[in-house]
Amino acid sequence: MSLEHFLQKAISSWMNEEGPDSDIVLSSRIRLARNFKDFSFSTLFSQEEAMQIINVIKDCLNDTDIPEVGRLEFLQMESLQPLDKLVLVEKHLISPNLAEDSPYGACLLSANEEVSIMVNEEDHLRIQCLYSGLQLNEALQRANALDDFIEGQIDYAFDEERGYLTSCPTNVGTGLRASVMMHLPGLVLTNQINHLIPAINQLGLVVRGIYGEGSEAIGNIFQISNQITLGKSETDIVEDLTSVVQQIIAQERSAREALVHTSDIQLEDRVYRSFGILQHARVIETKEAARCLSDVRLGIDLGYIKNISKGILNELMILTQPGFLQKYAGGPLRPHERDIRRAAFIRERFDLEKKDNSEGGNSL
Ligand SMILES: Nc1ncnc2c1ncn2[C@@H]1O[C@H](COP(=O)(O)OP(=O)(O)OP(=O)(O)O)[C@@H](O)[C@H]1O
Repeated sequence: MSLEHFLQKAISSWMNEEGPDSDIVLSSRIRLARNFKDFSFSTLFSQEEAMQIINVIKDCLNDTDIPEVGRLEFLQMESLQPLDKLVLVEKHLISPNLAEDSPYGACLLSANEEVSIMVNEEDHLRIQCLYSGLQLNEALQRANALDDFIEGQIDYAFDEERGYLTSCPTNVGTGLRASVMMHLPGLVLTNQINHLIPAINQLGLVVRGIYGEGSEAIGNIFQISNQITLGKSETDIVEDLTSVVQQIIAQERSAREALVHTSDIQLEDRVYRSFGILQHARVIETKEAARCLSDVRLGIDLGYIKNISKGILNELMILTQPGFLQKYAGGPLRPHERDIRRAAFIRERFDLEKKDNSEGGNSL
């Protein structure tokens, strides 16, 4: 494995749409925040301590076959080009914070990209496990296995009463954030989302955009996660979130049914207009591309559009982000140049899909 392995393809195995309810829940994520005992937190540590942390975790995990995880590839942020880091952010493998503001940061990634450990971000370790669809329990199991493996060799900062100690008090206790990425066009188009978000917040959950804290919910994709990490067990946090997510799935399904029932032709028209834009536009911005991809995804889910795989939408969602576009172009592009490249890229990708389908005897 090398850095190129992670930069070459846009989609990771957890984006394969094979998990339960993956028409609405795109992915499930568990992340655990952990810190080493006897070291200052990342906000205060010296360069020397930061390097020691990197060496300790490298010795523990690099070139090791970890149960339920396999081998991890070690990447140090300072040796990566800015564009490479941006691509890893766009693939959700590292956070924008690690890429931009963590001078002594590093990460360890599994070949299938379902496991990523960020080192020296807000906490010494951020262990992340990703799964397709609604599989928070499975993600928790894997994260726990990895956590136990590390804890068998390294002493964590832990307090009998308070649990795991973290750099930000909001993570103290379990250090767990469980989250799902949901595609909710039905709730957006029926304006129900504006009532739903405050209700979700009241349940102690947070709604964020596609790239986490501070990011926008483009393409009708919302990230929902737990706010509270203290006073509840890991299993309870995951069960509570799963049950709220199941209710949101049911509401999204009935919103879609209501839309089909009340405005079938308008909805079909919207879907096909967006499909047309994606196949023919010459200039397209990220937000418009994301909106059209969302409409086409809905069109596939509702059966308006056939013979097109949703995999291509996930792929395009990532491929059309600024980092990937520039990586493929071989260097920096101005915003307008990116919009032209993005449009060309999407057209080419749909042409390829059409060609594949016609060779297979289908037509779009
Ligand atoms: N369910 C998910 N599927 C895919 N990626 C996710 C999911 N949840 C979060 N992410 C990604 O993880 C990264 C970090 O997200 P976010 O900032 O919300 O959480 P965090 O860093 O774990 O929490 P904190 O706010 O406590 O630092 C973002 O890049 C986001 O895209």
